[in-house]
Amino acid sequence: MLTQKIKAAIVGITGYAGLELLRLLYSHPFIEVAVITNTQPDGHDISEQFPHLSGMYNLSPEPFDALHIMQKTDIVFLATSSGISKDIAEPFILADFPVIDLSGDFRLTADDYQKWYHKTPATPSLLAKSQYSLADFYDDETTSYIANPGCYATATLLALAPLAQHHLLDQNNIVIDAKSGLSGAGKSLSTTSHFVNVSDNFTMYKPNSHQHIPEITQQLHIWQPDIAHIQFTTSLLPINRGIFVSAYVKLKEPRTPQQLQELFENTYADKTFVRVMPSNELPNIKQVVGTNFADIGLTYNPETQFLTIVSVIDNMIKGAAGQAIQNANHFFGFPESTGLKLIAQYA
Ligand SMILES: NC(=O)C1=CN([C@@H]2O[C@H](COP(=O)(O)OP(=O)(O)OC[C@H]3O[C@@H](n4cnc5c(N)ncnc54)[C@H](OP(=O)(O)O)[C@@H]3O)[C@@H](O)[C@H]2O)C=CC1
Ligand SMILES: CC(=O)N[C@@H](CCC(=O)OP(=O)(O)O)C(=O)O
Repeated sequence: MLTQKIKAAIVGITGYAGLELLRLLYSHPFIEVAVITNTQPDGHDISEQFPHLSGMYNLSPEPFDALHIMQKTDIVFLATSSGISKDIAEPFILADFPVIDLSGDFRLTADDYQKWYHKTPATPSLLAKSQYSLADFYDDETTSYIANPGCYATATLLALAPLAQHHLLDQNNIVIDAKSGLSGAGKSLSTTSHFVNVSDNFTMYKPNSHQHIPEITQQLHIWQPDIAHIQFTTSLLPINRGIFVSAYVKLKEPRTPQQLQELFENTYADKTFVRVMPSNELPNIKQVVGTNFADIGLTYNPETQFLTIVSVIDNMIKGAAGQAIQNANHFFGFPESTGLKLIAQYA
């Protein structure tokens, strides 16, 4: 039994993911938040800027200082915009200090990062120290730097894992139609994320150019080496939270709907946070919002021979802060559901 809690730092506390980490870690029995940082600390308690935190914490954002974080805490969550952690991670990596990076900076090869994020990548020696970790398939890590998966990538990979791991996907027929609530875009306002453009509307964006395409392809390729491409689009749902992924795939070898259902059920039988729906039932977003669950359902069309897989998650929890805590739980050897036993609000 731990006599003292693990101390955590959150960098990027003023963003949606940082605030979600702070909210979830409040209930974690073994991890407590000791340091929070933002770019413009004013010395005031965090609750002055975010009144929903009144009376919950006694913390003020500090300027980012890697040495201070390493002296005061045991793990750091980097909840920073893309393009930041690649520049601030070095001291942690050199000291082998535990990091869970929620951004996309350490998920890809240098070439892919440059191509899809249009930014200068971290140096190869730093990239080599990071480990991409889809938490439900956590492998005993050999590194302290964990690249937490992206939100769309999480929902998509969990939808395809049972098939790819058994080399069953027809590599030329993997079509993903993914939709996200607006909190996935972070707090910065843009024309496309303006209320008037999102409310009562539905828009596809970044067709064939979304930065999660290489992340998904890279992991699918590890599971099923002949996969090199996916067809992937993203759209904005006029809701705050939630991702709904529809995957349309063909199989290399015929399988009955019952065999497919069993394959999914067997793959996820011991995975706390992935729930497979009963045969021919498909999940909806509301059943997972506010939780760390990914709910998955499938339906097969014998005429077109397309299998449709629906996967839903809360982008802020399973797609970001919740999965980050799940990864931290694995890292420290806590039961993976510690601090994450959440039930959807539903109504
Ligand atoms: N929102 C989501 O659903 C998901 C987000 N993610 C990833 O998590 C990360 C955070 O996302 P999200 O919270 O939505 O983003 P936000 O835009 O809401 O917040 C970004 C945070 O990064 C901080 N930041 C920006 N520039 C710097 C800098 N130069 N140095 C230090 N901190 C900086 C901001 O601080 P300040 O306020 O002081 O500017 C802010 O706290 C991103 O990389 C995102 O891609 C991943 C999966 C899902
Ligand atoms: C709705 C919305 O805009 N979502 C964001 C998700 C961004 C994200 O999570 O970024 P990284 O994983 O690349 O860090 C997007 O589509 O770009």
